[in-house]
Amino acid sequence: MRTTVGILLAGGLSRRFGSPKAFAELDGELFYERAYKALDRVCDHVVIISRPELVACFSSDYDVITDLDWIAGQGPLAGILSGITARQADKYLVLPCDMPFIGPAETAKLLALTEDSSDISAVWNDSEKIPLFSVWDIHLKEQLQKELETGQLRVMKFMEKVTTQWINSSEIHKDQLVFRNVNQPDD
Ligand SMILES: Nc1nc2c(ncn2[C@@H]2O[C@H](COP(=O)(O)OP(=O)(O)OP(=O)(O)O)[C@@H](O)[C@H]2O)c(=O)[nH]1
Repeated sequence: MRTTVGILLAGGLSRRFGSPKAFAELDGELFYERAYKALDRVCDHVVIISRPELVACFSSDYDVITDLDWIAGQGPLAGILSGITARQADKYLVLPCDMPFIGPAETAKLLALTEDSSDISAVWNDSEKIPLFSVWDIHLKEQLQKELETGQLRVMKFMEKVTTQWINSSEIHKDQLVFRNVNQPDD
């Protein structure tokens, strides 16, 4: 049986948003709670990767860790490696805390469409690629570590070096707004 751990990315600075996005609210729920639910329904376990100063702000019901020391705060790729290193699984379903319209139906569909042979399975729509709503294989761990050791921190660049399966967003949800990324308070 394939085991899947959910990696909830919540370690960004949220400079454009102005306050930590994980604790922004939509329909009476915090962004991180929404993302957690979306992952929890389809994963064997979910780990939240955040910043040391925010850890105490999350409910103690959740498994919350921080980035590995040597890459702390160095971006989403650092958060993903930290999650893969901390918790054992075959596949990792990554979701950033700032995609609050993604729910369990979307995470389930992404997992169902994921090909076992792909290093990464991610979503694109007609206007852009959405690299952080994606599934990562455990075999990437060493390559990802080497990449970060060289100081290469760009997610897209890493995806171009490995076997990435691109899934059209319409196969997951017809409404492209579901894949919206909240960066500014107006979003
Ligand atoms: N664990 C971890 N997560 C990160 C890190 N940087 C960004 N993230 C997360 O990755 C996702 C995308 O982050 P961005 O929107 O690019 O960056 P941000 O810091 O949240 O926002 P800005 O400061 O406005 O760029 C969000 O869920 C962030 O919380 C990091 O260094 N570590």
